[in-house]
Amino acid sequence: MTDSLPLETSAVPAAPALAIRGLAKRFGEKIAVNGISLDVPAGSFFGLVGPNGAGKTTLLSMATGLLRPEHGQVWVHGTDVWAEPLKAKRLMGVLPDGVRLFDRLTGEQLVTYAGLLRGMDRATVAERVQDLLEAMDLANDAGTLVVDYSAGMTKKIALASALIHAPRLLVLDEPFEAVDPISAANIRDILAGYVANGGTVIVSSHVMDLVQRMCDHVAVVSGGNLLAAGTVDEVRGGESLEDRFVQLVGGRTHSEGLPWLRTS
Ligand SMILES: Nc1ncnc2c1ncn2[C@@H]1O[C@H](COP(=O)(O)OP(=O)(O)OP(=O)(O)O)[C@@H](O)[C@H]1O
Repeated sequence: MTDSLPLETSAVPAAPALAIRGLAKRFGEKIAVNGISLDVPAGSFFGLVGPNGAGKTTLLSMATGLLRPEHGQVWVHGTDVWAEPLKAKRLMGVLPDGVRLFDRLTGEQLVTYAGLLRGMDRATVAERVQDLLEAMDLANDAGTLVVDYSAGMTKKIALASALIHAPRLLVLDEPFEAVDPISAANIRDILAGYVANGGTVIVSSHVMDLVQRMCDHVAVVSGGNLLAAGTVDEVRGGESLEDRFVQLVGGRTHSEGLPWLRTS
């Protein structure tokens, strides 16, 4: 008989919801993402912030299997996104920035289609579609073509499509852009409930106040580099996230503005 070692399963750390190692991408001469490594803990509400052109969309596109990285690897709950894309994508719901939707479908058809594409049965899809349309305040516009939706309505129907299969990780690029405050509050409630029940959310945003209130973790990127990452309290270090962001990123202009724009 051999001695067996006690299995210390509790000591094995859970895989992060998203593990990024050395992701890099250039567009011509432009380095959009310069070798970023980052862990998004499972069960976190994670904000990704950075100025315009920082590389947020490029990073999230590579992390979710939409854009092939030049270098680096990414795992979703331990599954390599680029080696096992189907398995990884089953775990994720993605709201990409600026990707065309099938906008000749009605809102209801689009979300239904997203559910059926995920292999869900029709009865469950039908039930969840109604729940999602209600939650997004789109029930009255269910029969309208998505091409005729406003920017905010389009954002909401795309978010509903990302949620229908109840993924373990949600990656949302600018989910609140163009969304009215009531819908934004409803969406925040849905996301907070999702995190409270064990899901993980990553949101990119320019709205520091929103990230400070809503997220428990944050990463700051600028010029394709990761400048800071950790809990929101660690990163802001006693200041507001907005002040800390401006310190980290720099770039505030102290000029008198545009002299030619004065009207008096
Ligand atoms: N398809 C592309 N072709 C050429 N350059 C690109 C392309 N996509 C992004 N870039 C460049 O890569 C850099 C990072 O862009 P990205 O869209 O990732 O930034 P972002 O942080 O999401 O910006 P924003 O907050 O303005 O949406 C920018 O300089 C941008 O011009």
